[in-house]
Amino acid sequence: MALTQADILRALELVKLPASGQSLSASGRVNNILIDGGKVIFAIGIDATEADAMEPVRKQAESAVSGLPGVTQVLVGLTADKAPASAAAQARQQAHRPAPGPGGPPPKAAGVPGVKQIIAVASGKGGVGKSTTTANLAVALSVLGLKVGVLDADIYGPSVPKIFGITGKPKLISGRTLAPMEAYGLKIMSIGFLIDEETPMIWRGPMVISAITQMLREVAWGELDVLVVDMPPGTGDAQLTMAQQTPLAGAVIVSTPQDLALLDARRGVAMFRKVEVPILGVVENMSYFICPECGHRSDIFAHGGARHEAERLGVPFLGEVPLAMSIRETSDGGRPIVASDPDSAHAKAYLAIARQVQAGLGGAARAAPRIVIE
Ligand SMILES: Nc1ncnc2c1ncn2[C@@H]1O[C@H](COP(=O)(O)OP(=O)(O)OP(=O)(O)O)[C@@H](O)[C@H]1O
Repeated sequence: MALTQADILRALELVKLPASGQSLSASGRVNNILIDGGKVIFAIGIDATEADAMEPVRKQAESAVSGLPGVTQVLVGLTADKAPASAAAQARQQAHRPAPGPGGPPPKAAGVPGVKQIIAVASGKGGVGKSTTTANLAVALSVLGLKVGVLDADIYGPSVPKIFGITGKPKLISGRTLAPMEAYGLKIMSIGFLIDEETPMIWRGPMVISAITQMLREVAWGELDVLVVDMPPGTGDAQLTMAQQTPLAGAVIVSTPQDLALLDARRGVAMFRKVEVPILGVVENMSYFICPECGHRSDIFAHGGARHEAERLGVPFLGEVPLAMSIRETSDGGRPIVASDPDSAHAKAYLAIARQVQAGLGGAARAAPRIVIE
């Protein structure tokens, strides 16, 4: 017989909340139960300060539902519905975020232990070079001396493993904890490792909430100065939820110079503002064309549009990257240009962008001082 939501809630009666002893089903915290054949996905609503205390509850909920006949896979995410209660936590957030808009501050996600700052690289639409920018920005931040991780959360086309030339799957270290993959000194994890290629697109939106929680909390990231998240393109519900569920210190918006892309970039800025994530700036990708034969430069898309748009929106302009064969070839060939040709003009463009991002993040993303013994 097909599984129903009532079956799931019955199984969750056995899971008790640590503070009150109340059953999870009776607590009203179980949300968004999705059942797809034998796959079950749902979220447990928590206060952002409860993330650690509720982790055992999440695990118990997963094993309780796994035990039901017909269940083949269970994904349970903790989602923070309320801002942290402590005055200190609130004061910390106020110091780093713009003033809340009407209706009070939106919910905040809990931080990831060991990871100092998480930044999103986003675009209002697909195909503008967001993943290429993510990869090169991440390598550039590491060249600047930071410990960097990359989390590929692009549910619609996870391309980070390909850009870094990664094959294989991450290894399970213990329990549910995965070891991140590594390339060019970066720790790397992709949603492509967690979601089957056959998973229908319509399921990816809801699944992403659990998957992002899993990738943030069940990957042994170790100590990182910055974790760069390659977001799914667009500004729909999945993107908004992800921006809200990830404890982001800031967002970088990638756009091409065409008017339509800029309109989408504007929507991207608006989306992050809505969830009170500071905009670190806008990158203009495929800004102008460099002929690989003669080196001649052509402004085929009326270059400069993103700079004007950034000024109009009152956000920093981080820099421009040309449409160049060498960027495409290195990116598609698993060797991002900042790593494979660090002295090239294009690598320097990414390094300049990375310096601005680092400056925008402030003190927490500073590299550890280099000790020189003379
Ligand atoms: N500056 C550039 N010059 C030349 N080619 C580029 C540049 N930036 C990206 N590309 C190429 O454009 C294609 C799309 O880039 P990428 O995958 O980074 O975009 P994306 O915005 O992440 O796409 P999607 O939304 O589909 O995930 C790739 O083949 C990539 O190599």
